[in-house]
Amino acid sequence: MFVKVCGLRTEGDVATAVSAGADAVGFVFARSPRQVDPDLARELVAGVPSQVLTVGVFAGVEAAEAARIALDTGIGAVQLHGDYPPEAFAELAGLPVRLVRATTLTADTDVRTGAYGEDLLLLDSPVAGSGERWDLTVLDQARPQGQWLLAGGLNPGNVAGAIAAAQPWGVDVSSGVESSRGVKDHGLIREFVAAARGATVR
Ligand SMILES: O=C(O)c1ccccc1N[C@@H]1O[C@H](COP(=O)(O)O)[C@@H](O)[C@H]1O
Repeated sequence: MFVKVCGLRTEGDVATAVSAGADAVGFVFARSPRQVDPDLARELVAGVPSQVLTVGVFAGVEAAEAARIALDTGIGAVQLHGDYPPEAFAELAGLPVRLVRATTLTADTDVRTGAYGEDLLLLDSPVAGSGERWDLTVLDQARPQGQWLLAGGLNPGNVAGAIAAAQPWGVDVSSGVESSRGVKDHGLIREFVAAARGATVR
């Protein structure tokens, strides 16, 4: 089970997620209480071991701007969050960054990972980063294929059940490991990673 912990803003957040065993850590460049600027992101990314994927989260900016920030900060993956068309991903093809297509699951969603040229598909709740869960039974109609992450309202107490229900390749969390909006709780980060790792995968 691949585990991403998102919305990190301090060296302590990063050190905790890495020592807990996270596979990926996320830095939010989109407008959010978790937003980091490129200078802070560059410092935080420098402290992440190479085996842990660093992900920049973008929404509402041109793909080219996201790519510029990723290259400037040393981030390893660009997560385009929202209704980015295939052309946005095509624009970033060939850059030394992995691509994450983050979207809400609707009847029109192409649930094949790689359909837009991305490396990872991320299925999230309609309001990104809100901590709201979404109806996982929708997955009965549209079963994602390939490497995909489940996000949206996960926390240490519900992640094992969500994994059992949705059978994702990985999980992603932000709100569920916070003591208040935008402030990470290090104990919850550790609990989340342990719970996700201990979950049953078919
Ligand atoms: O975290 C944010 O503030 C955010 C803002 C804009 C786009 C995406 C954002 N976060 C993503 O939301 C999920 C986590 O959701 P939750 O808080 O656990 O419900 C994750 O994919 C983040 O990258």
